[in-house]
Amino acid sequence: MEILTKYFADFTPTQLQQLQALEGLYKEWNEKINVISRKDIDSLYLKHVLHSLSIAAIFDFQPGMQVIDIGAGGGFPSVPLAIFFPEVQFHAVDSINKKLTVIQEVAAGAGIPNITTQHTRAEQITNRKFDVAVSRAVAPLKDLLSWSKHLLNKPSEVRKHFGAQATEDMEIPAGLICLKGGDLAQEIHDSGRKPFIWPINEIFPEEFFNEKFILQVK
Ligand SMILES: C[S@@+](CC[C@H](N)C(=O)[O-])C[C@H]1O[C@@H](n2cnc3c(N)ncnc32)[C@H](O)[C@@H]1O
Repeated sequence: MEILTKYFADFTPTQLQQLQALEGLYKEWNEKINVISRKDIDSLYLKHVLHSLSIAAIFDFQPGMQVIDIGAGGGFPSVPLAIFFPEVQFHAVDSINKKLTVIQEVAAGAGIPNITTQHTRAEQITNRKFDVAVSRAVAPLKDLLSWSKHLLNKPSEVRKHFGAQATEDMEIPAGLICLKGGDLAQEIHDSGRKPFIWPINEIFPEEFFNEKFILQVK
Protein backbone atom coordinates (compact mmCIF):
# COMPACT_ATOMS: atom_id res chain seq x y z
CA MET A 1 0.00 0.00 0.00
CA GLU A 2 2.81 2.50 0.85
CA ILE A 3 3.93 2.27 -2.75
CA LEU A 4 0.57 3.76 -3.77
CA THR A 5 0.53 6.61 -1.26
CA LYS A 6 4.13 7.38 -2.25
CA TYR A 7 2.84 8.52 -5.64
CA PHE A 8 -0.79 9.43 -5.03
CA ALA A 9 -1.37 11.65 -2.01
CA ASP A 10 -5.08 12.37 -2.24
CA PHE A 11 -6.96 9.11 -1.84
CA THR A 12 -10.25 9.47 0.01
CA PRO A 13 -10.92 7.21 3.02
CA THR A 14 -13.22 5.12 0.80
CA GLN A 15 -10.52 4.68 -1.82
CA LEU A 16 -7.99 3.69 0.84
CA GLN A 17 -10.39 1.10 2.21
CA GLN A 18 -11.07 -0.28 -1.26
CA LEU A 19 -7.36 -0.44 -2.10
CA GLN A 20 -6.56 -2.12 1.21
CA ALA A 21 -9.28 -4.71 0.61
CA LEU A 22 -7.70 -5.79 -2.67
CA GLU A 23 -4.86 -7.73 -1.05
CA GLY A 24 -7.03 -10.17 0.91
CA LEU A 25 -9.56 -10.52 -1.88
CA TYR A 26 -7.01 -11.21 -4.61
CA LYS A 27 -5.13 -13.66 -2.36
CA GLU A 28 -8.36 -15.52 -1.66
CA TRP A 29 -9.66 -15.56 -5.23
CA ASN A 30 -6.32 -16.19 -6.90
CA GLU A 31 -6.14 -19.46 -4.93
CA LYS A 32 -9.39 -20.53 -6.59
CA ILE A 33 -8.96 -19.02 -10.07
CA ASN A 34 -5.45 -18.18 -11.17
CA VAL A 35 -5.33 -14.65 -12.55
CA ILE A 36 -2.00 -13.46 -11.15
CA SER A 37 1.16 -15.53 -11.15
CA ARG A 38 1.62 -16.99 -7.65
CA LYS A 39 5.05 -15.44 -7.28
CA ASP A 40 3.63 -11.99 -8.08
CA ILE A 41 0.77 -11.94 -5.60
CA ASP A 42 3.05 -10.61 -2.85
CA SER A 43 3.88 -7.65 -5.08
CA LEU A 44 0.23 -6.99 -5.90
CA TYR A 45 0.38 -3.27 -5.14
CA LEU A 46 3.55 -2.62 -7.15
CA LYS A 47 3.20 -4.96 -10.10
CA HIS A 48 -0.53 -4.83 -10.62
CA VAL A 49 -2.18 -1.92 -8.82
CA LEU A 50 0.47 0.77 -9.31
CA HIS A 51 1.15 -0.48 -12.84
CA SER A 52 -2.56 -0.05 -13.63
CA LEU A 53 -2.58 3.39 -12.01
CA SER A 54 0.23 4.61 -14.25
CA ILE A 55 -2.63 5.39 -16.64
CA ALA A 56 -4.15 7.66 -13.96
CA ALA A 57 -0.81 9.45 -13.58
CA ILE A 58 -1.05 10.57 -17.20
CA PHE A 59 -4.76 10.76 -17.98
CA ASP A 60 -7.53 12.48 -16.09
CA PHE A 61 -10.66 10.52 -16.90
CA GLN A 62 -13.76 12.65 -16.48
CA PRO A 63 -17.02 11.83 -14.67
CA GLY A 64 -19.46 10.04 -16.93
CA MET A 65 -16.85 8.56 -19.24
CA GLN A 66 -17.30 4.95 -20.34
CA VAL A 67 -14.16 2.81 -20.47
CA ILE A 68 -13.77 -0.74 -21.75
CA ASP A 69 -10.95 -2.98 -20.48
CA ILE A 70 -10.13 -5.43 -23.26
CA GLY A 71 -8.90 -8.78 -21.91
CA ALA A 72 -9.26 -7.63 -18.31
CA GLY A 73 -8.40 -11.05 -16.83
CA GLY A 74 -8.62 -10.59 -13.06
CA GLY A 75 -9.20 -6.84 -13.43
CA PHE A 76 -6.03 -5.06 -14.51
CA PRO A 77 -6.01 -2.22 -15.24
CA SER A 78 -9.77 -1.72 -14.76
CA VAL A 79 -10.20 -2.54 -11.05
CA PRO A 80 -7.55 -0.07 -9.76
CA LEU A 81 -8.76 2.54 -12.25
CA ALA A 82 -12.38 2.08 -11.13
CA ILE A 83 -11.24 2.81 -7.57
CA PHE A 84 -9.25 5.82 -8.72
CA PHE A 85 -12.06 7.24 -10.86
CA PRO A 86 -15.29 6.44 -8.97
CA GLU A 87 -17.41 8.53 -11.33
CA VAL A 88 -16.21 6.76 -14.46
CA GLN A 89 -17.94 3.58 -15.62
CA PHE A 90 -15.67 0.62 -16.42
CA HIS A 91 -16.66 -2.43 -18.45
CA ALA A 92 -14.27 -5.36 -18.13
CA VAL A 93 -14.44 -7.97 -20.89
CA ASP A 94 -12.62 -11.23 -21.26
CA SER A 95 -13.01 -14.30 -23.43
CA ILE A 96 -12.50 -16.55 -20.37
CA ASN A 97 -15.56 -16.34 -18.15
CA LYS A 98 -14.10 -17.66 -14.91
CA LYS A 99 -11.59 -14.80 -14.73
CA LEU A 100 -14.51 -12.40 -14.64
CA THR A 101 -15.73 -14.15 -11.49
CA VAL A 102 -12.61 -12.77 -9.78
CA ILE A 103 -13.48 -9.24 -10.87
CA GLN A 104 -17.08 -9.63 -9.70
CA GLU A 105 -16.03 -11.00 -6.32
CA VAL A 106 -13.30 -8.40 -5.81
CA ALA A 107 -15.67 -5.58 -6.79
CA ALA A 108 -18.37 -6.90 -4.45
CA GLY A 109 -15.92 -7.51 -1.59
CA ALA A 110 -14.17 -4.14 -1.88
CA GLY A 111 -17.37 -2.22 -2.64
CA ILE A 112 -16.50 -1.00 -6.13
CA PRO A 113 -19.83 -0.21 -7.81
CA ASN A 114 -18.60 1.28 -11.10
CA ILE A 115 -17.34 -1.85 -12.86
CA THR A 116 -19.35 -4.33 -14.90
CA THR A 117 -18.16 -7.47 -16.67
CA GLN A 118 -18.99 -9.26 -19.90
CA HIS A 119 -17.89 -12.65 -21.15
CA THR A 120 -17.07 -12.02 -24.79
CA ARG A 121 -14.30 -11.49 -27.25
CA ALA A 122 -13.89 -7.72 -27.57
CA GLU A 123 -14.31 -7.85 -31.35
CA GLN A 124 -17.76 -9.40 -30.94
CA ILE A 125 -19.29 -6.46 -29.05
CA THR A 126 -21.57 -4.64 -31.47
CA ASN A 127 -24.14 -2.84 -29.34
CA ARG A 128 -22.08 -0.35 -27.32
CA LYS A 129 -19.49 2.38 -27.67
CA PHE A 130 -16.91 3.62 -25.21
CA ASP A 131 -14.84 6.78 -24.80
CA VAL A 132 -11.63 4.88 -24.12
CA ALA A 133 -10.33 1.31 -24.39
CA VAL A 134 -7.65 0.24 -21.93
CA SER A 135 -5.73 -3.00 -22.00
CA ARG A 136 -2.71 -4.68 -20.40
CA ALA A 137 -0.76 -7.62 -21.77
CA VAL A 138 -3.40 -8.94 -24.15
CA ALA A 139 -2.42 -8.82 -27.81
CA PRO A 140 -0.19 -7.04 -30.33
CA LEU A 141 -1.07 -3.40 -30.94
CA LYS A 142 -2.32 -4.19 -34.44
CA ASP A 143 -4.94 -6.60 -33.04
CA LEU A 144 -5.96 -4.32 -30.17
CA LEU A 145 -6.52 -1.53 -32.69
CA SER A 146 -8.59 -3.67 -34.97
CA TRP A 147 -10.70 -5.05 -32.07
CA SER A 148 -11.30 -1.64 -30.49
CA LYS A 149 -11.91 0.41 -33.65
CA HIS A 150 -15.67 -0.15 -33.83
CA LEU A 151 -16.03 0.25 -30.05
CA LEU A 152 -14.69 3.77 -29.69
CA ASN A 153 -16.34 7.17 -29.77
CA LYS A 154 -14.53 9.79 -31.83
CA PRO A 155 -12.01 11.98 -29.91
CA SER A 156 -14.27 14.98 -30.65
CA GLU A 157 -17.09 13.19 -28.76
CA VAL A 158 -14.76 12.37 -25.87
CA ARG A 159 -13.66 16.00 -25.68
CA LYS A 160 -17.20 16.97 -24.71
CA HIS A 161 -16.63 15.40 -21.29
CA PHE A 162 -13.98 18.02 -20.67
CA GLY A 163 -16.17 21.02 -21.41
CA ALA A 164 -14.48 24.39 -21.55
CA GLN A 165 -11.35 23.17 -19.76
CA ALA A 166 -10.18 21.05 -22.73
CA THR A 167 -7.15 22.55 -24.40
CA GLU A 168 -5.00 21.28 -27.20
CA ASP A 169 -2.14 20.42 -24.79
CA MET A 170 -4.18 18.37 -22.40
CA GLU A 171 -3.73 14.60 -22.49
CA ILE A 172 -7.26 13.70 -23.51
CA PRO A 173 -7.94 10.08 -22.67
CA ALA A 174 -9.43 8.93 -25.95
CA GLY A 175 -8.82 5.98 -28.24
CA LEU A 176 -6.79 2.97 -27.12
CA ILE A 177 -4.55 3.27 -24.06
CA CYS A 178 -2.54 0.15 -23.39
CA LEU A 179 0.21 -1.05 -21.09
CA LYS A 180 3.01 -2.89 -22.81
CA GLY A 181 6.55 -4.02 -22.10
CA GLY A 182 9.79 -4.90 -23.83
CA ASP A 183 11.00 -3.98 -27.28
CA LEU A 184 8.00 -2.58 -29.09
CA ALA A 185 9.65 -1.48 -32.35
CA GLN A 186 8.42 -4.39 -34.48
CA GLU A 187 4.97 -4.38 -32.94
CA ILE A 188 4.55 -0.66 -33.56
CA HIS A 189 5.83 -1.00 -37.10
CA ASP A 190 3.36 -3.82 -37.77
CA SER A 191 0.49 -1.71 -36.43
CA GLY A 192 1.05 0.96 -39.10
CA ARG A 193 0.32 3.64 -36.49
CA LYS A 194 2.44 6.04 -34.46
CA PRO A 195 1.35 5.76 -30.83
CA PHE A 196 2.16 8.33 -28.18
CA ILE A 197 4.49 6.56 -25.76
CA TRP A 198 5.21 7.24 -22.07
CA PRO A 199 7.98 5.22 -20.35
CA ILE A 200 6.52 4.28 -16.98
CA ASN A 201 9.89 4.45 -15.23
CA GLU A 202 9.81 8.21 -15.83
CA ILE A 203 6.65 8.31 -13.73
CA PHE A 204 7.55 5.63 -11.18
CA PRO A 205 11.34 5.04 -11.05
CA GLU A 206 11.03 1.55 -9.50
CA GLU A 207 13.13 -0.99 -11.38
CA PHE A 208 10.04 -3.05 -12.13
CA PHE A 209 8.88 -0.34 -14.54
CA ASN A 210 12.03 -0.36 -16.68
CA GLU A 211 11.02 -1.25 -20.24
CA LYS A 212 7.35 -0.76 -19.46
CA PHE A 213 5.31 1.77 -21.40
CA ILE A 214 1.92 3.38 -21.77
CA LEU A 215 0.88 3.60 -25.42
CA GLN A 216 -1.98 5.68 -26.75
CA VAL A 217 -3.45 5.59 -30.23
CA LYS A 218 -6.27 8.10 -30.76
C1 LIG B 1 -2.20 -12.18 -20.14
S1 LIG B 1 -3.90 -11.95 -19.73
C2 LIG B 1 -3.88 -10.31 -19.08
C3 LIG B 1 -5.01 -10.06 -18.14
C4 LIG B 1 -5.04 -8.67 -17.51
N1 LIG B 1 -5.22 -7.63 -18.51
C5 LIG B 1 -3.78 -8.41 -16.71
O1 LIG B 1 -2.94 -7.65 -17.17
O2 LIG B 1 -3.62 -9.01 -15.63
C6 LIG B 1 -4.68 -11.72 -21.31
C7 LIG B 1 -6.21 -11.84 -21.25
O3 LIG B 1 -6.78 -11.41 -22.47
C8 LIG B 1 -7.90 -12.24 -22.75
N2 LIG B 1 -8.19 -12.09 -24.18
C9 LIG B 1 -7.37 -12.41 -25.22
N3 LIG B 1 -7.95 -12.08 -26.40
C10 LIG B 1 -9.15 -11.51 -26.09
C11 LIG B 1 -10.21 -10.95 -26.88
N4 LIG B 1 -10.14 -10.91 -28.20
N5 LIG B 1 -11.29 -10.44 -26.24
C12 LIG B 1 -11.36 -10.48 -24.89
N6 LIG B 1 -10.40 -11.01 -24.10
C13 LIG B 1 -9.32 -11.52 -24.69
C14 LIG B 1 -7.46 -13.60 -22.27
O4 LIG B 1 -8.54 -14.43 -21.99
C15 LIG B 1 -6.68 -13.24 -21.00
O5 LIG B 1 -7.51 -13.26 -19.86
